[in-house]
Amino acid sequence: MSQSLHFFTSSTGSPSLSAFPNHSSYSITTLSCLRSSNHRFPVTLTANISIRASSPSDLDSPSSSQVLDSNNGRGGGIASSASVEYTSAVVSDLSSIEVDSVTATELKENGFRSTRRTKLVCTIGPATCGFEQLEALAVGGMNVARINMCHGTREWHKMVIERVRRLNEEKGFAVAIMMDTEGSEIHMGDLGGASSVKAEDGEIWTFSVRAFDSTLPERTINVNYDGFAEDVKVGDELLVDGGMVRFEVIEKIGPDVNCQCTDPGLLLPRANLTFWRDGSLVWERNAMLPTISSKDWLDIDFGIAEGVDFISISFVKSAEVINHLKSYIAARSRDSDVSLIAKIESIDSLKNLKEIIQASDGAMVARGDLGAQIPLEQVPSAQQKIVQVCRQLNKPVIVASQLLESMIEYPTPTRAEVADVSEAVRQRADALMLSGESAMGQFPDKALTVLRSVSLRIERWWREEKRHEAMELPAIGSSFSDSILEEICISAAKMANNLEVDALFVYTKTGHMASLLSRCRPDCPIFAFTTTPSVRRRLNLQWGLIPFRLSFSDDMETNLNKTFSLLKARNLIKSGDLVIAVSDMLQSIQVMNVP
Ligand SMILES: Nc1ncnc2c1ncn2[C@@H]1O[C@H](COP(=O)(O)OP(=O)(O)OP(=O)(O)O)[C@@H](O)[C@H]1O
Ligand SMILES: CC(=O)C(=O)O
Ligand SMILES: [K+]
Ligand SMILES: [Mg+2]
Repeated sequence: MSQSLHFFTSSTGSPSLSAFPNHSSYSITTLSCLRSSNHRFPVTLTANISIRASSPSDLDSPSSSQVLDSNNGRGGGIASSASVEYTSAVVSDLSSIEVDSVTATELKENGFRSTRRTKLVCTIGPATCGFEQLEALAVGGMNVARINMCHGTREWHKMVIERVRRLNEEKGFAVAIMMDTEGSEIHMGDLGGASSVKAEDGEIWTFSVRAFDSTLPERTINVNYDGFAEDVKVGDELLVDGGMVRFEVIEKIGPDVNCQCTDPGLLLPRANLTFWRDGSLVWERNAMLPTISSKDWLDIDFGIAEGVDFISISFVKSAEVINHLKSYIAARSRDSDVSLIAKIESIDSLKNLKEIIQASDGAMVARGDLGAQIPLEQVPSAQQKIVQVCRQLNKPVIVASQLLESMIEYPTPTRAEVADVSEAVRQRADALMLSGESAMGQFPDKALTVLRSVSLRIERWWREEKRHEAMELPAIGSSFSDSILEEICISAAKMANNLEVDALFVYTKTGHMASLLSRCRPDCPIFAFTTTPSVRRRLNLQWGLIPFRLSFSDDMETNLNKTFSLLKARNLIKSGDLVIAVSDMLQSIQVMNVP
């Protein structure tokens, strides 16, 4: 038995309701919103809401759905039970839907409600570049692996990319790869190979633009910016890594600048340098540095050739840089679908925030450098603003740097760090990022566990308290059909909350419709079905999405039946679960119980 509700509206007509027994309280905001939209086209919209009370008779058997899925050639193995079987190879007749085994286990063991919504990015470095170490991070919930082009060699980066790819292929994960450009900020050299050097109070250190052919003289630091000695003045304050160590400039001798340490601390290789005069950052000359340096262009070529999923651009100053890079990527590789993440870490990026985010595919609150460019006490409000703008413009946002800094050395976080992570989760950022904690810290897996458990706890608290925040989600699409998709997603998410459904299903080829649902931050998880592995990986950065790879047709009835049978065969859903389904092929919202 199937009960359907059809709405018909046109540029003049009002919606008509044909049948909706027993569910008169359903929220039907789609239609009223559509009616108030500016109709530029003579549109006839059919919104189809159907509620199925029992199973349809034509449900696919697992074998017939496998036939439907003949283009699946990948070997992503799905664990058939909760324990260690994620290492097992493909269960061939079940392989026509791909979801990572850790998520599958989580769904089976803990149910839909308790899946983690906040995504986790781990910076890969010497502490985590081994295959087993990468696998441990994936098992621990890493959604995106980040490689930072400031550090390591090209060969090293290539090796990490290959290992992550192998992990995905052999173990069924969909870990995305993000490459972070070096950018052309002023930074120190690599300390002649030392992993760190201590600067003590009162010591005199030389910062020099000279190229040293052999070993660095003692207490000498190489600086990458040729204009450095000209730009600084005696009396300036020199901040390493935004103030982790401080020096005062006491004399300039040609290319050498002698400085006295005023705040001791550890100098790390290639640490960022800023200089301050009369209490404010000297940044005019620094601003002349190109956002994308010649090395960055080579790295970007490398990233495109390696097929990375995201490129994050350091020290973005304007939307033009992003647009320029987008056209470069399009010209270079027609079918490249790399997404560009703008790192907000400079005064200019804050000034041009909206345009930059609008031009990009996502943003990162890069608090490390941001905190060296604006007073530290302004960083929290900047973070909140960036997260909010990203949400409104429907771009994923990552909160990064020093989330669990103390865990580089210690196995437990400070209370303050836990509070900071909680705040980012409470702001409903898409993703949290580990930097040194996972790249070179002593407890990368423990740090990831802290992010995971704090995320889960805060998300649950939010739902228990029913904190549906009233964030304005302005219309963002440029065409009327975009507006329809947005309104369908807003309505579907609202219905999902009101009806307390178990999951939202979205069938999306490009991933766009999934992101629109994620933007609404609904209470239930969003199962995002997409046809290509690269879209599936990129969806892994977005809040609340559980990306599945599945081939599907334009016929929603067939898609749903196929999905139900495949998911049921894996015990990922069960009869009676209530789901709401939308797709970017059909302007409809369907509400149904799994048969
Ligand atoms: N590939 C690598 N090889 C060696 N050390 C690394 C590597 N990646 C990161 N690290 C270490 O981890 C630390 C934190 O990493 P992170 O990516 O945050 O770098 P960062 O130097 O602070 O630059 P950014 O501002 O781009 O984040 C670095 O300072 C470095 O010591
Ligand atoms: C991540 C980064 O680049 C920063 O925090 O500065
Ligand atoms: K970087
Ligand atoms: Mg930075």
